[in-house]
Amino acid sequence: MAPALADPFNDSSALREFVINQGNGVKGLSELGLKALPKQYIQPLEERTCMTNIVSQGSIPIIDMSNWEDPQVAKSICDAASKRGFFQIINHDVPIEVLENVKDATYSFIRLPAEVKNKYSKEHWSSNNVRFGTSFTPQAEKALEWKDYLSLFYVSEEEASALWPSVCREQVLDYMKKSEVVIKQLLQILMKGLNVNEIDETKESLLMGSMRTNLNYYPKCPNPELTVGVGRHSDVSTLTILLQDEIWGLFVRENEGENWIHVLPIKGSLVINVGDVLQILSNGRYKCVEHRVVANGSNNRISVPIFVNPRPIDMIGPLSELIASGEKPVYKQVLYSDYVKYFFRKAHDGKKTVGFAEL
Ligand SMILES: COc1cc(/C=C/C(=O)SCCNC(=O)CCNC(=O)[C@H](O)C(C)(C)COP(=O)(O)OP(=O)(O)OC[C@H]2O[C@@H](n3cnc4c(N)ncnc43)[C@H](O)[C@@H]2OP(=O)(O)O)ccc1O
Ligand SMILES: O=C(O)CCC(=O)C(=O)O
Ligand SMILES: [Fe+2]
Repeated sequence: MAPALADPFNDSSALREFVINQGNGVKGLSELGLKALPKQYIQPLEERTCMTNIVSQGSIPIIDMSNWEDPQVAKSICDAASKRGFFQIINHDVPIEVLENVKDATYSFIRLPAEVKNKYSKEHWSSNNVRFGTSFTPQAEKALEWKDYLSLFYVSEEEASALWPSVCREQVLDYMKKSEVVIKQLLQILMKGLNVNEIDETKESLLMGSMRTNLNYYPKCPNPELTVGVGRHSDVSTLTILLQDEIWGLFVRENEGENWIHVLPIKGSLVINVGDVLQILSNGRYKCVEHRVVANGSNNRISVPIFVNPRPIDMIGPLSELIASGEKPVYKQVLYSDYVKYFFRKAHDGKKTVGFAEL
């Protein structure tokens, strides 16, 4: 009898060597045409998406930004941020070509040979400002996640020219730059909703002093029901602006319950979500909400979030205006970079990161 073929990745170190050390990522695994998901990606039952917990008719609010100064639009945005934590915007000022270009550029980067992408990995690149990686934090995770990504922290045009991969640099810079207008509109509305009517330079820097753009790639997966694209988490940003392609995959927790709402892909729209920082600054008024991405057995998927953040050196805590008006603080002041390091050093565990700042 012929010996059974050994599972090429039965040995965990062989899988890590191929996926992480050689930079093949889950794209490389997907292209091997494996019949079954390697065991290292099998998530515990409670982390897999149970389709019975999907709200079939549910959706997050869709807000038309063409009259963004209209008080009704402002009300919809503040309501969505305080009740749902997620909404989509249409008729915003970011041109459709800019969005299409950044999606194409994501594929241009992802299709580079593994050894070229691997130059940008944590092990091979001198700075954390550019990072090619896979899963979320593989050194801390019991089960890996089915995602590869490139993460680009913006410092300056000069640094981007010197350090960012040339196949996607201009498109990502353009996407970030063109999104700034809508980011400022949203922050102005959200601050007004807290009776903070003036955004001076210091406040602007606290709300949006740094930005990080990720290019996420979720290739077709064998046994998608056993794993996740991204596990349950909330973002450690002020706001996240997310561009998704036409492939479904993003789910948002409904009202802190057991049910999940699917975020319908709408061409030209942007998904907006409140991050942990805005929940903390607003003393809990605006809600960051758990979300996750399922793996897909039929299609590859990409998404391009811009994380709008304070600067690493900023202290974050409830805004002084809220405390001066008599609110009892729910959060203490913490250094933003300590907060982010805490997030990156543990596996995705839902909304628990905000606990780091709770009083
Ligand atoms: C990847 O999958 C994800 C990502 C996300 C992301 C959601 C967000 O909200 S991103 C926005 C985060 N905010 C910022 O980046 C802005 C502020 N930046 C900083 O404070 C710092 O640049 C820093 C990120 C804290 C890094 O500072 P540094 O002094 O260089 O600290 P280190 O000790 O070197 O790094 C700490 C720890 O984090 C890991 N790490 C750093 N950058 C990244 C990155 N881009 N992606 C993944 N991990 C990163 C680093 O390796 C260190 O870990 P060790 O284990 O090596 O100690 C949401 C969902 C996802 O699935
Ligand atoms: O891919 C998506 O739709 C969402 C990804 C996400 O939540 C993240 O990168 O923080
Ligand atoms: Fe996220």
